[in-house]
Amino acid sequence: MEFEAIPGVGEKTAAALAELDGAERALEEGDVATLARAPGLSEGRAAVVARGAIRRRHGDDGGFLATGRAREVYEDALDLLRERTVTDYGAKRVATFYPTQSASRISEVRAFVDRATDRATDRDSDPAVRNALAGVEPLEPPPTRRVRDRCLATADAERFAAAEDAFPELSVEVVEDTRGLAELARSYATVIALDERFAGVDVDGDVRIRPDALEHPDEIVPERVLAFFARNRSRLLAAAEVAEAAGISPGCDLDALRNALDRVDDDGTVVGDVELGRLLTAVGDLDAAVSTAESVANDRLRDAIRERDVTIDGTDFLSLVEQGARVDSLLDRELADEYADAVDAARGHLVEALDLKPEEAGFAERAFPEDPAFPVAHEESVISRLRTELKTARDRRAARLKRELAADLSGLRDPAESLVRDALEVDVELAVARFAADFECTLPTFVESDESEGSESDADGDGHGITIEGGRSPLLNVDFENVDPVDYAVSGPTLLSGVNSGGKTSTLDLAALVVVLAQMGLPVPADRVELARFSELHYYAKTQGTLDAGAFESTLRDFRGVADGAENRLVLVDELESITEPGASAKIVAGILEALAEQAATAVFVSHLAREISEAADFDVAVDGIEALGLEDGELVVNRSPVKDHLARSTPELIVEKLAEDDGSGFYDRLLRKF
Ligand SMILES: Nc1ncnc2c1ncn2[C@@H]1O[C@H](COP(=O)(O)OP(=O)(O)OP(=O)(O)O)[C@@H](O)[C@H]1O
Repeated sequence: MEFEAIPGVGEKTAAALAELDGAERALEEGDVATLARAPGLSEGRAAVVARGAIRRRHGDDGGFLATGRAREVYEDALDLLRERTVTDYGAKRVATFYPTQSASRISEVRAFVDRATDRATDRDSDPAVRNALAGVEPLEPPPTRRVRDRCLATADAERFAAAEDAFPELSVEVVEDTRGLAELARSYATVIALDERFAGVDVDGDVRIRPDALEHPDEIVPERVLAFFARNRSRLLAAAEVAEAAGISPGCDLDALRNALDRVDDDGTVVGDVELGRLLTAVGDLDAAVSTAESVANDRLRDAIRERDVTIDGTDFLSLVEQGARVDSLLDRELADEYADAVDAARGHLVEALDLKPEEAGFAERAFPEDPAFPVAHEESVISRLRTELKTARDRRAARLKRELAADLSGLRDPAESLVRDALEVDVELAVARFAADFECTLPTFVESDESEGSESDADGDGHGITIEGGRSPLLNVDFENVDPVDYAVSGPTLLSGVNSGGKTSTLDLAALVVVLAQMGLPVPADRVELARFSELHYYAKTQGTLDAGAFESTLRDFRGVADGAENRLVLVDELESITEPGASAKIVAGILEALAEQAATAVFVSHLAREISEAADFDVAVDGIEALGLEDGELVVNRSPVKDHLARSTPELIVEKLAEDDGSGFYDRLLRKF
């Protein structure tokens, strides 16, 4: 794959992706966690790259979020989703949803949302799924550990390089001939020859000819697959639990997976085999068992001697003294039975303590010979042979078990990867479903001239605009249950007037959030939304106070782009008049609105100068208004839904009106008439 063809991927990132196993799959699936494993790629960059790959697939040139404030609203939308994920992966993965004009991308995400909401219908299982999800993380490759009892051998330089790459765990040796192979066989327990030409050579030791070694890495280094499962055990068990709790079909036999995982411990050793356990213990306990066996024999013999009166005739005694004859002969003659008992006890102890098999018991026999001696001592050469025998049996058994278990696990590797990926996907699905449920969302309808999926044809051909019914923003500074539903429909350039704190900015925020979510393909927090598929969102927040000349100039430059750009833009602007003095502002806003009207853009300009602006404009600007229904105990009572074609009274007007009602002097009536 040509990584550099992905928008946002330069030479360095492309090189990092080339080093990553499974980069293409990860790009295809938006698997941010895997992408973030590419050297030097942060998680944030990984999400950007994944988005780039999606954009490329959908022929989307990006740039929907045209301003800083629009990007902030997108980040807020992502936060609402991130807060609802359980896994780190889920939190990163949601960043692959982004707003776009691409109908195919929007449909793709809407299909995902349909799946997500269908699956989440049975929300009773939700807590169990969430608990299990807490233990799921993307699978990790285990650290490479050297395996020293095995080596690869080849006479071919190219094969040598390929083997070094494929088997970082093993030494790869160059051998010229059979003699070289024989030498290696003396240094390694197993030699794996990669060249066909060695087939049939007669060499002592465990030499295997495997020209196919590179295609069967798990057979050559079973430790690798065991280490993989050992490293990822808890993640796999958690993913299996998610699959069961969420009722998704796992693609592999979960009991077989659990059984296989039970057979390997955390450092990749095979456990649960009785015979291997016996051999491991026997090797470990051998010295201690020999020493105890000696004590057992000597204690017995000592007791026997202590209890016996030994009569020794004069000749014997003389012989003992004069010739230095050993006491063994006396033992033999006087305590033969006791000696035999003591030695038997020693042998018995050894067999029992080490749980020796009948075929190994001969060593115990020979370790404590018949010849009487005191103290009884073991035959070191026999014990040493026993040690070698037990170690060889242990290593052979361990190697066989490793191979067998690795063969079982090898087949489970791909299903295990999918099991975890599916579990992580459940996290994203549930986050989206929970977001939709928490904010009582619905999927919006796109109105456009061409009929496509999820869209309705626009009857009057006037495709731009947005209609929100019962919209409730989750981003307000009030609890969601206290948010008043807002109805607002707008198309073409419009001024939004209204009392202070009436909810004008919140209406722009709601419109921006609804459009961003809708064009991400996600459900929106409203009873019903109909909108055009906008090409770009330009959202300008209120500037704090009058700008100096330089800043004013650069803001006007920004609006040059807003007033003349892609078709079917949505432009939201909050109190642009605050950039300069009111008279000049009204003229500037009027001019911008005229340009937008010529391009059939949808625009909402919040302004306290709606009257002045519409007077300055050369066309009939629509003016909507957020109305105060009155003052109640000094507090404004507001209808949060803007009234169409209505210039709302300002807060000062309302206060003057109230004073005029309370005061009969006529002064306030005079002021009121000025409005
Ligand atoms: N739909 C709503 N439901 C409940 N409370 C709301 C709603 N809309 C706005 N509010 C409350 O009103 C406050 C003021 O809203 P907002 O800042 O949008 O008003 P504004 O008209 O833009 O004010 P200003 O003229 O001062 O800029 C918000 O901080 C919020 O607490």
